[in-house]
Amino acid sequence: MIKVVKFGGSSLASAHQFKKVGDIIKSDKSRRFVVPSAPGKRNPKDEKVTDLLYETYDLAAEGGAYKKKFEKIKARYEEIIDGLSLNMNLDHEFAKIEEEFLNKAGREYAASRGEYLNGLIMANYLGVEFVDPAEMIFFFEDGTFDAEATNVEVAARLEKVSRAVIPGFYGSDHSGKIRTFSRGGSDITGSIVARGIRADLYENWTDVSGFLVADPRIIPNPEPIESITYKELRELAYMGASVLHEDAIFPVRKEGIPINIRNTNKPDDKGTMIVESTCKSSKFTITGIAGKKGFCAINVDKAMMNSEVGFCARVLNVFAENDISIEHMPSGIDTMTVLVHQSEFEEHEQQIVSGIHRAVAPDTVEMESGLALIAIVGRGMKANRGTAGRIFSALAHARVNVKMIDQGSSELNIIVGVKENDFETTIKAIYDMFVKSVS
Ligand SMILES: Nc1ncnc2c1ncn2[C@@H]1O[C@H](COP(=O)(O)OP(=O)(O)O)[C@@H](O)[C@H]1O
Ligand SMILES: N[C@@H](CC(=O)OP(=O)(O)O)C(=O)O
Repeated sequence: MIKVVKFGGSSLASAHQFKKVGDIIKSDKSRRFVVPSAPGKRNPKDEKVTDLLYETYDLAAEGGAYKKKFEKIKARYEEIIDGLSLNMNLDHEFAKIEEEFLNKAGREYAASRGEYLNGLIMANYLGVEFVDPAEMIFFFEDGTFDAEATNVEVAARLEKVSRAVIPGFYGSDHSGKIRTFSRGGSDITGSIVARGIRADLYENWTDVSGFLVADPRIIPNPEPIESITYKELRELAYMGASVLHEDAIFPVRKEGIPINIRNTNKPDDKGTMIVESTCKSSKFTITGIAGKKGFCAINVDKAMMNSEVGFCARVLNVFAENDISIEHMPSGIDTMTVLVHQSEFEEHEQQIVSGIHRAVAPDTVEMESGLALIAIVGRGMKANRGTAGRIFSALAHARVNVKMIDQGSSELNIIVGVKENDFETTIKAIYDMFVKSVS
């Protein structure tokens, strides 16, 4: 049995947390490959080391006063080293990092040092080999991940290694430059290592006892999810359930390796199993709810648009030409709506409106900003009739005005669009209807 264990920033925020992690690793010999994140928040008001690194680098690269922030980062690591009574010193590493910052080595290099330094400490603490992911996790020059070259290299590099610490979040491109995944990307590193060594299990340790039906910051003490499929998880993670990066399932899915989400602060809790498929039905009709704010709807109206061949394609092409990705596209006979991320869209809005006019000569183009999208996800929805009706009824009861509803043909998820100030009320109403009222 071989397990890959990834510990998130919340599990490694202090020496106290490191000790818990050490105990977890030592309590099971099969936990052979350890993927640490950078130190996270010690309390809700604290700063993540990754954020401090980005800020410090930006200051240093602009010629600003960066030293104070740099010292803050150093102090975070010194606190951990001293608290664990380790015989090690990172002065040399920090001198090199400072030099690289001043040489403008790049924001990705800067951010990666959080995991790199934590990896050095973890390897020293556990007395195992440190393997730098820059040697085996590869990116293309455009920053996208090179999955196949990585898999070959990870398998070869780790083949004869019995135990190792491999920092999360980064790798290098083929010219040797350090590159990172998007935020939360240490989850992806854990999955890559699990695939490469063909692990039996990928344990992802965080500060909650698994995936919960809804975000605990919105619903107090939500029900835990015992098992969830890769597909359900991807929908929820993409829509804001931040407990696991939405791309973390791809590497393990290739080998059918399950992921177990566990709580470093409650190591005896079983957590959530994320699997390819399961014959276990979920406890409720829905498996989970997640949502995001910050969307904008662009409504394009034209009488008889349904009889114009290629109408939608021409509208979508305008978004593509402006490099804007589309989230959803509900439509009617004379109207189509395109939902986009407001932050990406804002800068291009006028080019897009004029582009749509040129492309399809619409009667009107209108916009509505400040929207939230909420995904209700569950493999059980297929077998239960009337789920959409129950959602409508719950929201009508809570006096929420539904702006749009979109059900994928897989019947795995239903997306509801509401005004941002109805976001929390919507999640609570759906949770109460499908979970609270039946548990
Ligand atoms: N559905 C959910 N289930 C569990 N946690 C969730 C959910 N949605 C959001 N979260 C949040 O995700 C956090 C864990 O993710 P993250 O902060 O990235 O942890 P880590 O630092 O361990 O990587 C939890 O503390 C919780 O606030
Ligand atoms: N440290 C990086 C990568 C990461 O995955 O962190 P965490 O495991 O704390 O979410 C970040 O903050 O984005």
